[in-house]
Amino acid sequence: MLSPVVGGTVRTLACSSWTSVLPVRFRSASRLQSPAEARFHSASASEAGCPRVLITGGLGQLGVGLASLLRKRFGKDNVILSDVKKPPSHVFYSGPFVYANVLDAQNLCEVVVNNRITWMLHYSAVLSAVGEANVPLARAVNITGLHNVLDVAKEYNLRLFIPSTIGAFGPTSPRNRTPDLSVQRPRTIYGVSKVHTELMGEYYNYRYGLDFRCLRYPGVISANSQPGGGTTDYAVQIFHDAVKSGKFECNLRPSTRLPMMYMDDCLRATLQFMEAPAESFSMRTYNVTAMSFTPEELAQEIAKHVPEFCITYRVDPARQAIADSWPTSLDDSLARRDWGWKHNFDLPELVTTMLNLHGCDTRVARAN
Ligand SMILES: NC(=O)c1ccc[n+]([C@@H]2O[C@H](COP(=O)([O-])OP(=O)(O)OC[C@H]3O[C@@H](n4cnc5c(N)ncnc54)[C@H](O)[C@@H]3O)[C@@H](O)[C@H]2O)c1
Ligand SMILES: C[C@@H](O)[C@H](N)C(=O)O
Repeated sequence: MLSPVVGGTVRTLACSSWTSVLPVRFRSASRLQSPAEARFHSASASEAGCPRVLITGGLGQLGVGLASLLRKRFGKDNVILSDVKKPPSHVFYSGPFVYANVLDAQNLCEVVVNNRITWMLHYSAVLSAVGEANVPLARAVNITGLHNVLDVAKEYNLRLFIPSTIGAFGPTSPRNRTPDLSVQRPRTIYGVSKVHTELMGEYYNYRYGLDFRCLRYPGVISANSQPGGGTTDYAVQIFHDAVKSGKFECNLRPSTRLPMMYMDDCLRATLQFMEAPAESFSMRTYNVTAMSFTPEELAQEIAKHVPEFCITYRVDPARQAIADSWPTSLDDSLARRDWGWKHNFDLPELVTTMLNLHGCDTRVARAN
């Protein structure tokens, strides 16, 4: 799914034009802070009371669910959803929504100032499969957009969360229980842009005290929202098709093992991490995960509920090559140790929940 973002009418800020769109006080060269000053700056950044939250790219697979969780926690009016797409009615009427294009720094500044934003959760991105099909778009949104977001967050002293991904690892990373710190040489523009995100965010934290926080998500599985063009999309689509037609054609090989997580766990991890005291962190970018499975194993679990379910395979070489370069499982023990991360959904709970949410009156559900 492509977004209408890099057409001729949308401004893409080159580095040289960045300062010209900012208020004059932005333009002075920033003084180098010592790490001690940076830590002080970071501590003073957390304001007392409820945060005022901006979610960029909020109409994708994850943003609407995230807004809903954060609104329950902080109040409807304190969480502003944004995107470059037009929101559907149920989203528009569920809470504040604004247009925000991460390629337009001036627009981002206005949204942050006008809404007194204190936390930004930056979800705009072009995912792995779409990124390989349109490298200039992915480079613009994932790298130029990131630079704008970082500078606005630094200027307005925001707490900044940006998700990274298993795609930030590559074929030379350890593939089994990949640790937080290991070789990262991804072979997709998506992965390259996410390694850049991790490093730039950590650098801004060290250099300027920006309260940057980052989780490497695995493939995320949701019932109420469609994925945006990634390699793990099959694990969402399979549930729709199993319930609708009882069959599914998978674009990855049956034995392709990837780390995955149910949406509720993913969003809960994000909120928990955002609220955790920075003092509990031993780093700023953590792996988080819940389970790992192959299409074959997922299909077997679905068949326990939908006995007539039939999976066939027509491999998409582009997606398969990406999947083959990613970890089969993640080691997230440091997230569990440092700030108490714990997942709730393993494969059986995921499948029961997804099928029930799709309105499937499954055998297991009936038995219970
Ligand atoms: N969904 C997953 O399985 C998964 C896994 C790991 C990491 N992540 C990360 O989580 C974040 C959200 O993922 P998602 O699945 O919701 O993505 P998505 O592709 O579904 O949504 C991305 C959103 O970004 C918006 N966007 C594109 N260009 C924009 C621009 N110039 N300005 C503002 N918005 C723009 C799109 O309109 C879209 O609504 C991304 O950073 C992604 O890398 C997602
Ligand atoms: C894994 C994640 O980053 C995304 N779902 C993708 O496949 O591109």
